[in-house]
Amino acid sequence: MNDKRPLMIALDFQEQKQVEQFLTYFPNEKLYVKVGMELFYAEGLNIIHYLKEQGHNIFLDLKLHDIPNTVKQGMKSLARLGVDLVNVHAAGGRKMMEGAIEGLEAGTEAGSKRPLCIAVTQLTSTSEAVMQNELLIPEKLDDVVIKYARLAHESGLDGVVCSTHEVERIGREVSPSFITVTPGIRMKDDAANDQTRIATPDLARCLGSTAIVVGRSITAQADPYEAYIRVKSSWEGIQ
Ligand SMILES: O=C(O)c1cc(=O)[nH]c(=O)n1[C@@H]1O[C@H](COP(=O)(O)O)[C@@H](O)[C@H]1O
Repeated sequence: MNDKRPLMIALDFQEQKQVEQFLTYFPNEKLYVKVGMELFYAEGLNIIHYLKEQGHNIFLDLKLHDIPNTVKQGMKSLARLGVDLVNVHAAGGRKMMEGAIEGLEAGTEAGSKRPLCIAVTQLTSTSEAVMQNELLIPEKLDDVVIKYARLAHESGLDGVVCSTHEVERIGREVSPSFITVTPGIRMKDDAANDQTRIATPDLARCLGSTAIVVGRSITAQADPYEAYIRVKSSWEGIQ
């Protein structure tokens, strides 16, 4: 990651017009933005080209999860977009994750760097009770996250998406250089909404997250720039 510990803003909007309006609050900032399924399914490749033209770094969050060959070929197509970061679900298994890397390498132009690829371990909206009772995984949640992270590491991925609460163990038990991207970030008084494993930016820094992903605590605020500065200050330890 060129910015060592990025603050990634989740552009969870329905259309490009809303993105353009949001970005008017940041006239002089080169941001690290995340495009997820809401925006990508609505706007497609145009939104990626637009954000690249503006000079922003892009995490294209489509969470691929399919048979190994489909993910490999899908990643080959995504590599051509020139985004910085993509992801898969670790639950797809070793062969699928290896396929993701093969696809990214095959689709990246000679001489260019392939996009980084990270695996979602357990969604930050998932609680241990839901994982055990609905996904029928009868283990402790952080043990599952560690096992998935180890599998992602062995499969050649660059890191994982996890909650801040699992970051320290991943550094100790998987690899200190494995990237940990942590969503579920809230300022102290913000509503959790659908997230369950949450933390403040300050705690994410203290626990060692490589990057935080922040959506509604910035995008749904009356003054997004002011909210961004508050989140950034907390993340960078400038109180
Ligand atoms: O892969 C992700 O980005 C992701 C994984 C995860 O476990 N939890 C999670 O919230 N996310 C994404 O991070 C963003 C969080 O948004 P807010 O809850 O509004 O901050 C959303 O765009 C989610 O899709």
